[in-house]
Amino acid sequence: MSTLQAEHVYKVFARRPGDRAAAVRALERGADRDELRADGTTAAVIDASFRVEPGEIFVVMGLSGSGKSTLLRMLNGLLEPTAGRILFDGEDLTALGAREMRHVRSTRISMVFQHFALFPHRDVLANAAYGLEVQGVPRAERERRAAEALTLCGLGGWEKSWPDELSGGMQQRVGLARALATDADLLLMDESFSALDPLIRRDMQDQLLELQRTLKKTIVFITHDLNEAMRLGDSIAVMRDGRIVQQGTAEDILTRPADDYVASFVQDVDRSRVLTADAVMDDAPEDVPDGADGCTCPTVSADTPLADLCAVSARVPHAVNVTDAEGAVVGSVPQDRLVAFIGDEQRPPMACACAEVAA
Ligand SMILES: Nc1ncnc2c1ncn2[C@@H]1O[C@H](COP(=O)(O)OP(=O)(O)OP(=O)(O)O)[C@@H](O)[C@H]1O
Repeated sequence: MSTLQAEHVYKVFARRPGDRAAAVRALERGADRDELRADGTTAAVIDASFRVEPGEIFVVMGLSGSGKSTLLRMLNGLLEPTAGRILFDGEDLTALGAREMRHVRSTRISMVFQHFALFPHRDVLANAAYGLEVQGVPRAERERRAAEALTLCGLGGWEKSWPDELSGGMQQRVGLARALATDADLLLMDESFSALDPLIRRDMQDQLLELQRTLKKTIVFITHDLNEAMRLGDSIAVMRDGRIVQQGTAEDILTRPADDYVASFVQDVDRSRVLTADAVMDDAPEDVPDGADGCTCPTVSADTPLADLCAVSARVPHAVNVTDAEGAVVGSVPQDRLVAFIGDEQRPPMACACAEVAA
């Protein structure tokens, strides 16, 4: 169970070291990427700060060139920040020497890449055991742990197959098994599902969420796909031109975009699939019938997506109750609130003469 923290991290690419330090000072004063580019300097990551708690999936989302890969390469020590610190369980990774960093990388950090990176001439078991082999774990033990990881990833029985006998989705499961076999606490996933067909990709996302419920790794997941970010991320950082422009839950980003850029990004997201009852419910009001009144209407849980909540709401003649695991009512969702939320909750209610006619 590990915590990862970035504190005011910058990465500047420039020919001369003096130019990098000067660029950081200019960025601290508010300069942007374009101003520096004129001098042949690239500010790939600008003032990134965040904290990833144990068991959390932290998604870094942004378009091509926004700085995601550079940030990830600093998290695993392949690139040194120009300024700022990266702390892993309180230890400053940026202060480690090359040998110590290699040790941390091979024992405590696992990477899952976009293009599976499997060895074609090793069978599935040997591929899954590769990280342990690098660590020098004896053969019998690494094969046992690799087989366990393959089973976790739904590949029990495929140990003796060759990578080219597997579909893309299965190959990526081997990549995931290889990362899990090492028992590393921190999993860095770089566009790991981007090369997969949409349905397989969704399967892999489900599998990752399922595994995470029990394994509780600390995961940083890079993607350019907003829907993937929303499905996977406990917390999402949206990057633009090297900066994190917003950081929050899927709900924060959908309902309170930090600026016009984020707002335009999220406008096509299917809110009914991303937002859950938790986002719209009122605290349990007293006038909604519940079990104590003999009400047998269906209820939902706080994590029910709004799309499913709509289906329930259509069948219930009053607000839908939201219950916890013990069945206690923790809130309720009136139908008009639900409809407004799925549409656009920012719009004010309409004034219409028919209300006066009815009165
Ligand atoms: N070694 C390097 N030298 C100079 N500039 C670099 C280097 N690596 C990255 N950059 C620049 O830094 C910026 C951020 O690149 P980065 O690859 O981190 O973005 P990204 O969001 O991961 O994009 P993609 O999704 O296309 O990989 C880009 O302008 C890129 O050209």
